[in-house]
Amino acid sequence: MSALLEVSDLKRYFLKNKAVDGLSFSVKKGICFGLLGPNGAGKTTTIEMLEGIVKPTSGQILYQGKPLDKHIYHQLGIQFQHTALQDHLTVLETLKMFSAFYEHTIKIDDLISLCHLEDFVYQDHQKLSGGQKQRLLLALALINDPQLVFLDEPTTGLDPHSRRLFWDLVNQIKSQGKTIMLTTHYMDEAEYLCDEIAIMDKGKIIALDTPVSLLQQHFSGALIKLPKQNIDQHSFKDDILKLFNIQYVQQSAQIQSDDIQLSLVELINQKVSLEGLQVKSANLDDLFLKLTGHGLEGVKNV
Ligand SMILES: Nc1ncnc2c1ncn2[C@@H]1O[C@H](COP(=O)(O)OP(=O)(O)OP(=O)(O)O)[C@@H](O)[C@H]1O
Repeated sequence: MSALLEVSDLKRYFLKNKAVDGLSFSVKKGICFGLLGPNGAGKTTTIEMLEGIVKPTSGQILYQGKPLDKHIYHQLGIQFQHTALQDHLTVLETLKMFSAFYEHTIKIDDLISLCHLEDFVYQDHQKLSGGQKQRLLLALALINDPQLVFLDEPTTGLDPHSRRLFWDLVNQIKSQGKTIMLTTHYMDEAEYLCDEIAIMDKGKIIALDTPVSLLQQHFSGALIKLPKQNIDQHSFKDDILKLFNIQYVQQSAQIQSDDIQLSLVELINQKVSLEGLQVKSANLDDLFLKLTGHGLEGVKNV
């Protein structure tokens, strides 16, 4: 598969703030590539450089082997986190207005059906629910039949049902051969949608691969989770922490184990309470914590 987008040593500094600090990656045609990380990691600045909205401090971006120019921007589709739409227009009128901006467009009826807008096509766009609004914004991003579609945190604030609907829609668009560049701080979203991911933290990429490969590289076996207090209340807490190489994550104590049965027997032998015990496979949240030493949620609220 050929690379649609190639990025080398891309930087964007805002005075002393190294918002994006030397990113290199390529995005193959037809995949969903995810840029993940907590608030402030540099995701939006990165995609705004790829979209031509923000000028890089340095570095190179090639689209189909050529530097970005005005001609190429017409081939991109962008779903912004917030788009100011003209007031008092229905969904249909909004689609028609955006359609007039481009020479080559998808038929409006096809867009309505693809993005499931039928039920509210004559409704004022300001009266749409969060999920409906996101589907309209996606339709607007697809109006020029782009090869590469940027989705910047498209499901932030949506309820679980609307998120699922949106995910199905993204997969449908991908099955049409379009390439998708997604930013998110939801690791479950990335695991569900992305073929490849780059995890960003403080302006740098700290991991880059398929989700499955990344999890295989960093975890074997499974994670045993116990309430933190089970360890804190143990008379030999420090010995137990060292013996099992325990990592605290918010209110839980986590042990990575290649042999669950053996680890559980050892915990019982050491008289650690197993009340509230959970055994699970590692996911991208666990990976992020392992790589950075801090959880996504914790960072998000700083
Ligand atoms: N126009 C700007 N001027 C100054 N600093 C900026 C500007 N845009 C972004 N930054 C800073 O760059 C850093 C990265 O911000 P960015 O919005 O790219 O992160 P993000 O990962 O997209 O976060 P979020 O998930 O909140 O959108 C932050 O420290 C932010 O304050």
